Amino acid sequence: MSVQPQVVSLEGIEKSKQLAAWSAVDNHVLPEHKIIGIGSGSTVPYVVERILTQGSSVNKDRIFIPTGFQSRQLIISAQLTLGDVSQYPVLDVTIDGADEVDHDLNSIKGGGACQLQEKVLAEAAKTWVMVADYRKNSEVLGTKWKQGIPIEVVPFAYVGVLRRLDSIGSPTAGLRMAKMKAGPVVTDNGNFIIDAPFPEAQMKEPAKLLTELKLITGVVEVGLFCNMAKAAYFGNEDGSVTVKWTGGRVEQISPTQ
Ligand SMILES: O=C(CO)[C@H](O)[C@H](O)COP(=O)(O)O
Repeated sequence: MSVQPQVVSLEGIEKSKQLAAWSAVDNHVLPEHKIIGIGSGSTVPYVVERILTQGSSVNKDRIFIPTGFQSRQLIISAQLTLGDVSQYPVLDVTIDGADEVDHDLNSIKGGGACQLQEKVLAEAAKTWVMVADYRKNSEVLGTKWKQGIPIEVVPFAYVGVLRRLDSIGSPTAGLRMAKMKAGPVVTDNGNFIIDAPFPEAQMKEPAKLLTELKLITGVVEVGLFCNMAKAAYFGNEDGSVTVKWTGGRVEQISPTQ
C-alpha cells in the first residue's frame, strides 16, 4: 500500500519552509535518483511530502537513508523503504535543513542535535542541498543563530572540552540541557551537545574554526558544514524562493513560477 500525500494549505514560516523544500525536491530529486538521504528538523517533512507526490511507481524503487531517529520515523510513517548508510555508502542526493547559511554556503547545523549523522550523509551524497525559511539566510554565521555552534562530545570528556573552548574564544560555551528531562540532551549516538558561541572574527572563517574544533580531544562532530553544499533554498514571506548556489550565484524563483 502506498501513502497518499496530504497537502494542506499553510501560512507564515511553515509556508516558507514548504516552499523551500518543494523547490529543492523539484530541482534535485530526479526520477533516476534511487538512494536518497533525508535530513532532520521541521523543514524536512515537507521534503518527504513533495517526494511522495512523485508517485509510488518511482518511489517503490528508492531507498531512503535517515540522519537520525526523527527522519527514520518520517520515512517509516511515509511507508518509504528505509536503508542504512553502511549498506548504501553513496547517496544520489541528500536534502537537509539548516540553522543558518552564509554567503559561501557554509552552515551551522545541529539545532536538533543530529549533526553527526547529518554530516555523514552530506559527505556520502553526490549532491547535498539545504532547505530553510528566510530567517536562516545570512551573510556571516552567528549573526542570526546566536546560541552557538553545536558540538557533539563524548560525555566523559565534556568538562575538558568546555575548558578548551574557553581558551580558544568561547568562554560562554555550555552543555545543552534537556527540556522535559533532568540533565543534558543526549544525542541519537549517546553523546552530549555543547553550544559554543564565537566572536564574529572567528565565525567569518568557519572552515578554519571547524578544523580547530575537530582537533579537540573528545569532540565527535562539529555543527559547522563547510564547502559541502551544492545549493541552499530559502522560502520567503512573499512566496518566492531564494536559491544560493555554490560559486556565489543567487537565483530568485518567483511565486508564480
Ligand atoms: O541541523 C538540524 C538538526 O540537527 C536541522 O536540520 C536544523 O536544526 C534545522 O531545523 P529546522 O528545519 O527545524 O529549522
